[in-house]
Amino acid sequence: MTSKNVVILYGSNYGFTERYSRWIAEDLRELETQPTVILSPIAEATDELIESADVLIVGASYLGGFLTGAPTLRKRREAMAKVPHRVFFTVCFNGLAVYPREYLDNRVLKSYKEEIAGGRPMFHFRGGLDLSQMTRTHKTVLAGVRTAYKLKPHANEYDKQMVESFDNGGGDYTNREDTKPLVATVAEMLQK
Ligand SMILES: Cc1cc2nc3c(=O)[nH]c(=O)nc-3n(C[C@H](O)[C@H](O)[C@H](O)COP(=O)(O)O)c2cc1C
Repeated sequence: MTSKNVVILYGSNYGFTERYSRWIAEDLRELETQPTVILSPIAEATDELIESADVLIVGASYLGGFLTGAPTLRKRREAMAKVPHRVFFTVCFNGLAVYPREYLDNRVLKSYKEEIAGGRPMFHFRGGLDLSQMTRTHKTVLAGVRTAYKLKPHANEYDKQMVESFDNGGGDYTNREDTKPLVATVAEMLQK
């Protein structure tokens, strides 16, 4: 049996989504079907690379309503449409701990359009903050968010985690275990 190709494209500013992509790649390479797994930042993806995939996985971090790299990847819709299996994931500070699944699913649908993402499996993971790497603009935005959360009369656990992470130079809520359902979904696709 010839091995199938999985292409993982990621949009990541500070490495959290890239880390999830690497974890997923490692687990997929361990599967009995032994797929060839290629990782690439969205910015470096070509139509040829996308079209070579039996399964395309697109991961992107969520920053204030937008998915990292989505405008770039949207231009490759025709190539994406040729891939039989497509899977999407997002990474953000709050993840499903705070956002309803439907909300994050909709961010994906809006970003890549219904024809590409509609009815496709979607997963949502928690990331973190790393202030040592962060651009001045991003820090300024988050400083505003931090102040707003700090002033909230009933801050929840996740609001507090955000404030703490900001004040401590960072915080990491990534969890490799959370990728297992995605890996299982792709494993099934590779059997077909
Ligand atoms: C400017 C900015 C805005 C953000 N907005 C949100 C947000 O609205 N909701 C959220 O849960 N996380 C938000 N985050 C947190 C990121 O989603 C989180 O840092 C993520 O792990 C980044 O992943 P990446 O390094 O792969 O880009 C924001 C981060 C930055 C820097």
